[in-house]
Amino acid sequence: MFRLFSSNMAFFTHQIQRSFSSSVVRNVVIKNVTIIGGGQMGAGIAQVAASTGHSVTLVDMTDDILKKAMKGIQGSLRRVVKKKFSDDPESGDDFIQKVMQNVSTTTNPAAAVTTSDLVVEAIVENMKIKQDLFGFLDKMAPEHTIFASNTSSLPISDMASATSRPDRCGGLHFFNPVPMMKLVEVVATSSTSPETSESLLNFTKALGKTPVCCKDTPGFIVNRLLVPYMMEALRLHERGHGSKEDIDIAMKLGAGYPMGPFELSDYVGLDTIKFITDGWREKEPDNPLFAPSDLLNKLVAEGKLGKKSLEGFYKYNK
Ligand SMILES: CCCCCCC[C@H](O)CC(=O)SCCNC(=O)CCNC(=O)[C@H](O)C(C)(C)COP(=O)([O-])OP(=O)([O-])OC[C@H]1O[C@@H](n2cnc3c(N)ncnc32)[C@H](O)[C@@H]1OP(=O)([O-])[O-]
Ligand SMILES: NC(=O)c1ccc[n+]([C@@H]2O[C@H](COP(=O)([O-])OP(=O)(O)OC[C@H]3O[C@@H](n4cnc5c(N)ncnc54)[C@H](O)[C@@H]3O)[C@@H](O)[C@H]2O)c1
Repeated sequence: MFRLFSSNMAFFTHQIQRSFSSSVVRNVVIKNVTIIGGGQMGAGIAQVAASTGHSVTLVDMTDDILKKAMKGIQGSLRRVVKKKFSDDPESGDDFIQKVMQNVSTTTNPAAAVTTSDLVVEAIVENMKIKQDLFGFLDKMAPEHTIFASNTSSLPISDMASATSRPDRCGGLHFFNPVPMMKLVEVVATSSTSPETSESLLNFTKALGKTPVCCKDTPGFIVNRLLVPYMMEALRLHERGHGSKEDIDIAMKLGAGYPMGPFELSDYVGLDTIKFITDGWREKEPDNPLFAPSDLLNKLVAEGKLGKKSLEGFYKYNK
């Protein structure tokens, strides 16, 4: 999966760095950020980090995916500058150019982490794949590098256990769309050091976000409350007690949510929702909150994953 062929050089560089570094790692000022996964979340995190002056390396499996991610970042930046520089479009163009210059891309994660202060993973919601990634990168990254996961639902401590640096692992849970959503949940496990938590809190503030501190419990704060609500909306519809359109309208106009649960499900990605609920059901098989939804399973099996595949509960134009 990874390009191991060029990792020897990276590993060698890393060993030299390691032999010179202090064994006690203090508060890390984060400047160089590596983001693994250039999907909707990784691209959004890269955009916000680059917009706030960080040097960002975005990693994914193919150049095509990375090209698409860069195009997405540029499109989103255009929306941002339209508002921010409404009176001065030229400065807006300059801003976009500067931000884009702060982002480089690669399909080689080993090389990407050798100068990184922070690695944020935003790959598929699968523990084994995330553990393999963290275990592999642990051998390549400098000693001071902090590893963070953007997972929606998986224990950070299980990912940290795949590394030799559990004190320098934590959660940075961003919300979709990252450029618009102000919150970041900063997750500390029982092994996360106070210095790591402080570095992560300072980083989220440097991004212009508002952090909240969370324990490493299922769903942290937001998803612990959001997932049961979203699944109950699905079941309400499956029982024939409301059309998806009516449920969406009801929650927007009656509860003040910006999107109804079906619109939000399509926005998040139905595969991600299935990964989350399947995982939680495995851990708590008798909890009715996580009971499976036939409709969700059917749509995912058909490759209807929501907005990203142009069809989910609703259809979308390109
Ligand atoms: C069952 C399990 C489920 C659990 C799932 C968990 C998932 C996960 O772990 C947690 C989450 O993220 S949970 C999910 C959490 N997320 C939510 O809950 C999201 C809920 N939805 C919302 O908050 C709003 O619908 C949006 C902000 C998305 C769009 O706003 P709107 O008013 O409906 O539509 P608008 O008029 O088009 O846009 C308004 C302004 O926003 C701007 N803009 C938009 N996207 C942009 C981008 N990518 N870039 C830049 N800019 C962007 C746009 O340009 C415009 O600017 P203007 O200058 O004002 O014209
Ligand atoms: N979608 C959301 O609303 C949302 C919100 C918050 C958190 N999250 C979490 O963020 C993570 C990513 O979600 P997403 O919606 O961006 O997914 P996505 O499917 O849009 O993107 C995932 C990207 O990771 C890449 N990838 C997969 N395995 C990889 C590997 N081993 N190395 C490099 N790249 C790899 C894929 O090619 C893809 O581009 C998941 O853990 C998810 O639970 C999602």
